[in-house]
Amino acid sequence: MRYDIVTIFPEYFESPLEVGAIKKARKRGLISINILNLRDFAYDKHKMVDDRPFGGGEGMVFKPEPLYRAIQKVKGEGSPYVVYLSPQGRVLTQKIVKELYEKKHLLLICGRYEGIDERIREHFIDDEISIGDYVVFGGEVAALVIIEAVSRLVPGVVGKRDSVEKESFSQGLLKYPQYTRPRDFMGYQVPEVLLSGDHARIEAWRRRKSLETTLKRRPDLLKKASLSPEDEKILKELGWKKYE
Ligand SMILES: O=C(NCc1ccc(CNCc2ncc[nH]2)cc1)c1csc2nc[nH]c(=O)c12
Repeated sequence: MRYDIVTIFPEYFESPLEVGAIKKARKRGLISINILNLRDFAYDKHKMVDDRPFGGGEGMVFKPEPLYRAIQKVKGEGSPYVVYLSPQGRVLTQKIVKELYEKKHLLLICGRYEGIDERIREHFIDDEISIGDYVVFGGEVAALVIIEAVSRLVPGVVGKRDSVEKESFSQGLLKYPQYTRPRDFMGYQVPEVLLSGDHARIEAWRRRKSLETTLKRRPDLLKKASLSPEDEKILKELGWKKYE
């Protein structure tokens, strides 16, 4: 997987891409990440990357030429899928993460201020993605979300392969609760089943807990989840109204 990131704050990416699984994956050549400083593509004396909006209004807009030059540079080195991170984009889901993974090479354009010149958005952007219905300062944090979520699908990046497939979000349910030592914490015990060594019972308990947690906190996920007849039986017992 290859990522190119266009930003006016390259320093933003220094530490998050230098820790943990992403750092290891980069070292092992499983993923490559290049940061392009938009200012390097502003050839005028003042290296202007943004300017005031035509028609008035507050805030600044990214000028088209520097963005165009940055995009062209990356296109000269490969065939990137150009993604503009913006509040107006389609909201990221695991399904979209998988689509992005299939592209193998992403060029992530991080906006700031009021966004980018429409002529770039219209003619040089392949996709526009938001990370949710709330407002942050710029596209950089969204680029990190995409890099982490997509990189988890690259074989070898996440330890045990099956753990990614089995991941509850991939099956559309929330994860079951987790416990670790000590067995007794301030008088709060670990559920006995988890100490039983009976893997079938543990598996069943975990599935029930996933269903319970999902029903309680994210019933919306149940409509899209792949549920077995046994799952539906448990959900009905828990008071799930399937067609409500
Ligand atoms: O660049 C991003 N945000 C910076 C930002 C914040 C506010 C505004 C101006 N407000 C829009 C408006 N102007 C007028 C009416 N409405 C534009 C851009 C961003 C990238 S992906 C993402 N995903 C979720 N949320 C986000 O903010 C983002």
